[in-house]
Amino acid sequence: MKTFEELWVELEDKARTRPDGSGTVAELDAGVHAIGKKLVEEAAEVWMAARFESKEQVALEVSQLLYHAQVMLLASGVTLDDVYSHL
Ligand SMILES: N=c1c2ncn([C@@H]3O[C@H](COP(=O)(O)OP(=O)(O)OP(=O)(O)O)[C@@H](O)[C@H]3O)c2ncn1[C@@H]1O[C@H](COP(=O)(O)O)[C@@H](O)[C@H]1O
Repeated sequence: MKTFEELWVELEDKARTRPDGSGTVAELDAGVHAIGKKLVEEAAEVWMAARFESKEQVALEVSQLLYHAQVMLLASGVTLDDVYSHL
């Protein structure tokens, strides 16, 4: 179990250290166009899970949406504080 902020710290570290086998590094290297496609895909999966599937599936799909949103922030040079300033 990890929090949103703990995931952010982990992903920032992956982006900086670029360990072999990291899906995050691969996604960052694919660029914002590819990351955007994943983000939209996960958003649609959240929608379908909420419409037709279980609470557990909604939670899973939202976790993936949040992950890809964090990767997009990293790829865009935007921090969590930048986002929080708008909440
Ligand atoms: N939380 C996530 C996470 N959520 C989603 N994903 C990626 O996004 C993919 C899910 O999207 P897909 O739709 O392609 O997958 P799918 O098999 O179709 O699954 P569904 O969406 O249909 O359920 C996963 O296969 C992962 O590649 C994630 N990849 C990594 N993390 C965490 O990020 C951290 C760093 O990971 P690495 O960079 O890979 O070391 C670790 O703590 C990981 O647990």
